[in-house]
Order: sequence, then C-alpha cells, then structure tokens
Amino acid sequence: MILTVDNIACGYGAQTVLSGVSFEIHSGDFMCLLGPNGVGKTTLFKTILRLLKIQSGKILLNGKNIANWSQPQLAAKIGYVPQAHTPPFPFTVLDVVAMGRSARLGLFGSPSPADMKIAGQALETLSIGYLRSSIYTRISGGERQLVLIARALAQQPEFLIMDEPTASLDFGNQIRVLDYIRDLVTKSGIGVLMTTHYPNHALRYGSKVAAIGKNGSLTTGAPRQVITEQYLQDTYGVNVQIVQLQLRDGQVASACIPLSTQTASTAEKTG
Ligand SMILES: Nc1ncnc2c1ncn2[C@@H]1O[C@H](COP(=O)(O)OP(=O)(O)OP(=O)(O)O)[C@@H](O)[C@H]1O
Repeated sequence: MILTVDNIACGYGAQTVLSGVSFEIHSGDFMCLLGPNGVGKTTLFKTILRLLKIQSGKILLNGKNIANWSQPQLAAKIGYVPQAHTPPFPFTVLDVVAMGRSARLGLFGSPSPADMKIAGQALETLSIGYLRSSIYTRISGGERQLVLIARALAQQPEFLIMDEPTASLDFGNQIRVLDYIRDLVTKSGIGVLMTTHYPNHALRYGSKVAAIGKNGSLTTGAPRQVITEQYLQDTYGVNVQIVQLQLRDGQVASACIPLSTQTASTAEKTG
C-alpha cells in the first residue's frame, strides 16, 4: 500500500500554509516529519485526513485519489493520533478507544462486543489495560496520549498519522511508545507518518524523514541525509553537532547534540 501526497497546497480558506508538498509513504515505512512550530505540520495532516479541504494537488492511496472517499472508508485505511486534548464529555477510557472502531462504522454504527474486545486488546498492547474503566477527563495528559494511540490502533488502519505522540510522555513512556511503533511498523507492515520536535527520535527511529524548512520547503530522504547540522541551524537557529556513536550492542547510531543557541556564524564571530 502506498500513500502518495502529490504536489498539494493546504491551508485555511484563502490562506495557504504549505504548497508544493510531495512525498510517498509505503507500508513498512516509519516516516518522521520535522519542522518548526507553526510551519504547517498539523495542517498537512488534517488535509491528508480530509478534515480540511485540499487547496490543490492530489492525495492517493495505491494510486486512487481519495478526494471523494467517505470518512469510514478513509478511517479503515488511515488512523490518526491527534495531540492530546480534553473532550467535553466524561467518557470511560474503553469507550474512547472503542470510538476507533466507530470511526470505521460511520455516524450511526455502534461498536459490537467484538469491537469492544479489539478496543480492550489495544489497551493491553500499550500496557494500560488497568485504565479501561477510568474516566478519560480524569487521567493524566501522558495517559490520555497513550489512550489516543490505543484508539487509533483499534481502528486497525494500514497507515497511522501521529501528531507528536510523545509530546506529553515521560522519558520512559516516550521510548516505550516509539519502540512499540517501530515494532508495529516492522512486524505488521503498517506505514507511519509521525511529527516530532526531537531530531534524535527521527534519527533513532525513522526509516525516512520529511523535514520542513523555515520557508516551508520540504526535503525527504534517509534520516542522516535530511537531518544535517545545516538544516538544524538554518531552521531552528541553534548550533548543533551530529555525532556517530558505537552502541554497547554493536549498532552504530547518530545523535544530535545542541552546542548553544548561537548560530554557527555568530559563534565564529564572537568566538
Ligand atoms: N483553524 C485555523 N484557522 C486559520 N489558521 C490556522 C488555523 N489553525 C492553524 N492555523 C495557522 O496555520 C499555521 C500552521 O499551523 P499548524 O498547527 O499546522 O502548525 P504546526 O507545524 O503543526 O505547529 P506546531 O509544531 O506548533 O504544532 C499557523 O500559522 C497557524 O496559526
């Protein structure tokens, strides 16, 4: 299965946020999307999910334009993990996760016992089965994020679009969730597109990276080719060094170390 974003422009009303965006995600890809605050990552996601009207260009699944697909049709293929939010109604965690099943059923479909079982399994997979009867509005922000991931998994999609899924997680849960997503990609062949503000997450976990620069231009490729010291300096205005390390298990990994908030050129002038 291939998700193709073909030269799209997206935004709000007459205002264009991003244009000329093209990339492909294949089953088994773990693509990390990097870019500064406010550049348009969430806008792009909402456009792919057809929550926002596309301004121009095409989005294709296996070569088929999804422009006229119904939401349940799309939900059977693409799951979405939004940034954690507090909903107005105090649903139980299990009900929230079961909504992932309802997304596939349409507006009037209600989840069957089999759907509730899949929802319960999604909670167990993320080791949060103990939260199933808790009220969603009364759990922590990190727990809510895990519940939203479980909801997307219950949808059993072929692609998963995740908007900063680790943003409110503690260090341990960040690594557990990223490990879990990588396993899911490797074992089940699902394709993932995930935003992160951490270049190290993209270097360590991404099989591909799409990086949006300050001017809205998008570069895609292998993590080490796209995440360069120059990209990070130009985009975020920080002086960084990317180092290669041999890990205890023999693997070689790259990591990005911030040196200071001065750009390289400022550092040269003042140093
Ligand atoms: N509902 C909206 N109506 C009009 N403009 C919006 C709306 N939502 C976002 N924007 C604008 O669109 C631009 C892109 O916002 P978006 O949320 O896509 O950025 P982002 O890259 O996801 O940012 P962040 O990294 O901070 O989450 C911003 O300038 C924002 O102010």
